[in-house]
Amino acid sequence: MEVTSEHTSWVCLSILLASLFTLVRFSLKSLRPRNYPPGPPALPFIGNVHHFATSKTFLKFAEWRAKYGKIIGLKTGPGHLVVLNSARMARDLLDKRGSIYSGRPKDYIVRNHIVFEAQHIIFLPYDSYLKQWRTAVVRHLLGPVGIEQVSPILEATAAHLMYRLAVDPGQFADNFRNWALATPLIAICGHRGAQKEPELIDQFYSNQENWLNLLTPGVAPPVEMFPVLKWVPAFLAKWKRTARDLRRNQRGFYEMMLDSAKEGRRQRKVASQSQASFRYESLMARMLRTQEESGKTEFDDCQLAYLGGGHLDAAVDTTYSTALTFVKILAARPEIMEKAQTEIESVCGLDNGPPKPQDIPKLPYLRACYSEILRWRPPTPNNLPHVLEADDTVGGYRLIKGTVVLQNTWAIERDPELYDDPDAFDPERYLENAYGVKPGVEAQCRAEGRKPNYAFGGGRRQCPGDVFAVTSVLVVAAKLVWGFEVESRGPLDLSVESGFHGGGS
Ligand code: HEM
Repeated sequence: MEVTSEHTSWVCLSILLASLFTLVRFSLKSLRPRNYPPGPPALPFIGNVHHFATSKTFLKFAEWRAKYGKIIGLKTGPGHLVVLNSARMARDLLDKRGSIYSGRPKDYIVRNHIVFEAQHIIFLPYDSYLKQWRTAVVRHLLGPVGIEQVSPILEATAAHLMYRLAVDPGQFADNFRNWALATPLIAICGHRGAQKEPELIDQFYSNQENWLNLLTPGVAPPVEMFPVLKWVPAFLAKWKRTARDLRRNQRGFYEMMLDSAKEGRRQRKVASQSQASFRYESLMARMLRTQEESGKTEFDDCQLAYLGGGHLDAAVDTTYSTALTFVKILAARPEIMEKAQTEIESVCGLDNGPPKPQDIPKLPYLRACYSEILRWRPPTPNNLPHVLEADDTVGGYRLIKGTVVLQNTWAIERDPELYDDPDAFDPERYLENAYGVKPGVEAQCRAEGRKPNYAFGGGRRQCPGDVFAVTSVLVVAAKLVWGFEVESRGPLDLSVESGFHGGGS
């Protein structure tokens, strides 16, 4: 067949029209739809993405609350993003309509470059597998029985941290980092390396950093918005090489956890009856034993490895951030340190040895400090994203299936109608009432079903590790206050912009 210049022109014209059509369609999709919650104007193609060019988006979202209200609608290119800036909105959508607000974004980089076919718990859709693992983990580790069994481990790692702080107080941040990893690592798989193997600690935290950079909007490559980036070859796209290395390292770490659990299981089998009941049985070892005993494989090796690894990922940075804020506050506010010391001395005495996990319920002031830390500096101020799985209507606004929903914990915990001087760190507010709110609004909060704290998210994806977290952080705080004077050598940066580990920093 002869190719004439007329043919060539038609082909070129068709390509041009198709490209134009795609561009116009993409550009229209990036604009705000009708009946969408109020929000800042969106630009063609990118929507509101230019507003995310900061790692602390929650501050921007909180600022917009005054202008746009309790629910804000944003565009991420063609995607929809809705921010809930009030507790009532969070309760009405995430809690009450949990059956449709509990999905997770299908992140392209996670699915196609990091996790592949494996099931990382944080990114799982809301389905029967999610319910299955949540039930198993609550039964074996994060429910009341598991917490009681893991208590000696929480105490032992806290005691080890105190020893490290006594030996090397200058390295307090590193010592806290190691503790934040060691505690859940032993609880989840029985591996004790995080107390003595620096390479293991570095490997874990470097995985976390790469993971965060590939996921945080504004920092991650915008492949969802510009799908053409998916086809850029790896040698030109650094993110692809980072993702490949992360996948290998992360998988290796999770498999190491599984091997450790299997080894723990093997050692328990060969130990005598009395030795076996004395040894701590980790979450993964317990799950392996239950499967062996029942003869039913509920989770295969890959699922088990990612289940353990996913829990570790969820536990470490959040706990570290909380503990670090605790130390900073004790150093910055000697009167708080003094009050906590007086309370501990009156409850535990000075001659009975350091406080233990069972003393925690008797320390209301220290527990009030913990609640205030989570309110004042929530480790994940935007929560983790939930995805709406069916079209919905909220207060006359239309939200379509696939909308990503963020709970702005930062704004919720700073609601000026509820909190006196919301930016001040004031643990006493939690001694007044369980919500930490002004005296006049407590009854209203109770009637509305407000939660004492929003730092653990909401609905059916709410953090299952809250009791583990409170116990492990408070055992450390109690021992620290009992045994040390926490003082700062120089001025402390407590600002949210640069002095806050968390919130994407
Ligand atoms: C102070 C410490 C902690 C804070 C502030 C925290 C906060 C959170 C938040 C905000 C979420 C997302 C909830 C949502 O999507 O609505 C979450 C999820 C999760 N957290 Fe925590 N967390 C902490 C400690 C822990 C610990 C110690 C563990 C386990 C030992 C843990 C395990 C998990 C898991 C497995 C998820 C995923 C739940 C799901 O996707 O269904 N967390 N956490």
